[in-house]
Amino acid sequence: MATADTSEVNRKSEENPAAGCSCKSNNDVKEASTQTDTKVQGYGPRLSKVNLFTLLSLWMELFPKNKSQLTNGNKITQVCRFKTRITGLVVVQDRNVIGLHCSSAELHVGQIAVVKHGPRLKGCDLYFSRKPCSTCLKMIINAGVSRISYWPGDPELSLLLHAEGARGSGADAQAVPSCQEAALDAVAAERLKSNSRSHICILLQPLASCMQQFVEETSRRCDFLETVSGDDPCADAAELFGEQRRRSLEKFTGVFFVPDERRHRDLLAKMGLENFCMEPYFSSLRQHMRDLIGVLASVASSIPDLRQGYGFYLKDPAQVSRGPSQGLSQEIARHCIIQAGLLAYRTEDPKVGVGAVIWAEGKSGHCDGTGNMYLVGCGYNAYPVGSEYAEFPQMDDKQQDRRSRKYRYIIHAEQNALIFRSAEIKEDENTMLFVTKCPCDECVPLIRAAGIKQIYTTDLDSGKDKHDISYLRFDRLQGVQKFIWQRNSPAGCMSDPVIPQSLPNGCVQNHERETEEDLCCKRQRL
Ligand SMILES: O=c1ccn([C@H]2C[C@H](O)[C@@H](COP(=O)(O)OP(=O)(O)OP(=O)(O)O)O2)c(=O)[nH]1
Repeated sequence: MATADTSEVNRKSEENPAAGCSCKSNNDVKEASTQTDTKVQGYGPRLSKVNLFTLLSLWMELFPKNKSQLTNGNKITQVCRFKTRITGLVVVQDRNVIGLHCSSAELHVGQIAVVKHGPRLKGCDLYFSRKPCSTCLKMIINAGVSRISYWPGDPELSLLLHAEGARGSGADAQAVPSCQEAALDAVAAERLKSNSRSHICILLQPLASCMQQFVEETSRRCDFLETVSGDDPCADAAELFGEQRRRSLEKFTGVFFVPDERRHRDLLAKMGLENFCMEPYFSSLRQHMRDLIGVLASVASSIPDLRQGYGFYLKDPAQVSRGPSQGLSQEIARHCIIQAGLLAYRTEDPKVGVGAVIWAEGKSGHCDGTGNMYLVGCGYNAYPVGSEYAEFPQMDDKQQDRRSRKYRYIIHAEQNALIFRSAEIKEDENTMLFVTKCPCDECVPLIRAAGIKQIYTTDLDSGKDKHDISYLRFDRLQGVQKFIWQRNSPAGCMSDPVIPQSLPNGCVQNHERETEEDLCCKRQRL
């Protein structure tokens, strides 16, 4: 669809979030209308699917990279002949996420999608964290994708960086040809877009005014931060969260936002988004971008980074010898649990959102920016698909009448991740579940039977029995390695944690996924 349609769609979506999705079914209308409703008292607002997928694409752009993928110190790869920004991608089929990817040292993320999904891309919706270059666009259009949405910042083939280089002192010999290439690519991408049957557009939906505050408050009170306060009553979890959020916000704004309005307008015009350059569309677009970046910062801050001395460590260190030889690096484990944290904001539970993501380590196929890891499935706790609002009981265990309680109706996050998984769980691979709440007694046997080898979670609820839902079996679960978010030293020695290279199994290894942050942290400690 042509760009003119895109701005029209976006304008409509500001009036009615359903319009931006070009969705017609009742389900779609129901979903879109809950985007901005706070519903009844006690309910929080939900993220729309469109915003969730957009946020996941941004987050995937930040998937921890190994050293060879961090050239030039600014997360720019040398994919093809020209400087390219790492890009995140979410592949959605029938409204379910079937792929989470990011550019690798060798391939653009659009190319990775073609390699990984091939003909399965037909009819899919793709959410990119940057406008894909023409090399990728021509292939994914030809694959017959239904919709391509991208974040309206600097595109994959960076127009900002090249412009900067060209204006600079000439230190970068590649800058001028790259600048011309980037401009040519933008023109080609536009031509492809206007002749494409795929709908290529910006799918940002305005957040409810209370959404930012809701995400901030619930993130601050999550199980992960409660563990910190539980360990040390003097620890100020709110302050820790505030500090983490400030840092995340600064970092994400630097990566995803274009602070200079003139340059942002210029960039939008080059990407064929002239309609967004006009007021009031330009200001509201920037506000939506800022709001979503704020949500991402809050969710990411709900799991403090390793500097705080916490990470995912084996509950029972004796399990090291009984499971897959190594746990993931702390950075990747944290990244995946934050993916689950984002999914939790699609919950239909009036009180508690839970998100779950299942990843596997494949035996081959290292072309993705996620290394050999591939997505198996993801989910959040919700009532059966297609159920109408308030069709099922919603009360919790404090309600005397047990018939009014929600527990027999809500499908748990892990259950949905298994039900809607897009890949099989293979016996000979390490399949890992990341879930934001301790698995309950209903889920524990499912997880084990499904062949999950490792669980990354919090055990704050472990041992609780609320009658309609209990958490007694998790502790007894055998045959699955349990990596619990906890202080890295059992002795509580936070002043000297073995942070940057520590693996969740408690081993210390010189693993290759050491990043800038790790190195910086290490330097600070020397
Ligand atoms: O493994 C699990 C466990 C629970 N849930 C979801 C199901 C339900 O939607 C919610 C129940 O959470 P909780 O046990 O906290 O019950 P509550 O009654 O909502 O909260 P409270 O702790 O105040 O009793 O969490 C999952 O998705 N996966």
